[in-house]
Amino acid sequence: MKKVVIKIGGSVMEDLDASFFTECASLVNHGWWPIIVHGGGPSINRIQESLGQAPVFAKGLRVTDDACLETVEMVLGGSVNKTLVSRLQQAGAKAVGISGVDGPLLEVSQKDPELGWVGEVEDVHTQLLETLLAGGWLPVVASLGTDGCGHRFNVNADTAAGAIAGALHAERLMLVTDVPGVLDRQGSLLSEVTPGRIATMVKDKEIYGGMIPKVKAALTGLDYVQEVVITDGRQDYPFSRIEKGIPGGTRIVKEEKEDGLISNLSKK
Ligand SMILES: Nc1ncnc2c1ncn2[C@@H]1O[C@H](COP(=O)(O)OP(=O)(O)O)[C@@H](O)[C@H]1O
Ligand SMILES: CC(=O)N[C@@H](CCC(=O)OP(=O)(O)O)C(=O)O
Repeated sequence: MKKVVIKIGGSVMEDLDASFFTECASLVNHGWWPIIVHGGGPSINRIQESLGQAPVFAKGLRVTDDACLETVEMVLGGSVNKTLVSRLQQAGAKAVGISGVDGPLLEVSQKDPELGWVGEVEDVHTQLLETLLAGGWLPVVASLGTDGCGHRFNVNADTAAGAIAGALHAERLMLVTDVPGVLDRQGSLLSEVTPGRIATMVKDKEIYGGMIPKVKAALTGLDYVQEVVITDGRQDYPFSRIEKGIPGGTRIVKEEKEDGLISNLSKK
């Protein structure tokens, strides 16, 4: 069985219709083991605001003090995780919700004291995921981590998904979001981007905000994952479109592949 890590962004979560979850659930019948990793930034903002906590971000990451960590755990590990698990169960999957703290799956260290309880992934222990997959379960992972000394951390969900996909040597990492993929300044979809193009686009601020951790996660995964795709979860059937080779989303490809394989092929 091939492994596909599917990261569901908070931006698009509430707009995904039942067919998205039916497709996730049916991947097992087509030789794929799906592993869902999810964020939930907008839901955390909403609950923080309702509790009188102002969401604060630095370098694109949520500044996470004690009170904020409690909210993040409650939202990501609680309502968001359970909503996704039950939607997948309704679609026929044997979904089970965990967080990176369980196992522990995600071993982290503090990224930067100024960010508080924000974790940087140090290690991914895949045993729990492998056990669940072998038992026919569909794991749904909330992006939390632990340092193994009793401290729990908030982890960016794109980063968590990239690290998990890399550690599992997954065939595919799909970052599902609210845009068709990486767009250029004119708003046109780029069907492929290389690390070099990404670096230029970030420098020129053509890639900004929430797309930055996504492309970084894609680049992290690229050494171990065969294919990384950023795609819109609201399009019809994002998985089967890609499976059938129908262009959908943006593929992140290594420079060598583009310079070597693709140009060689185009010469034939
Ligand atoms: N070059 C780009 N192409 C597409 N989207 C981009 C680009 N640069 C920045 N973005 C922004 O990134 C957003 C997706 O990131 P984010 O809101 O964090 O989503 P998610 O919750 O799915 O992780 C898009 O909605 C868009 O506003
Ligand atoms: C450290 C950090 O910023 N963590 C993120 C975790 C959730 C996330 O990444 O959600 P999206 O996928 O919806 O962006 C946060 O607190 O918003």
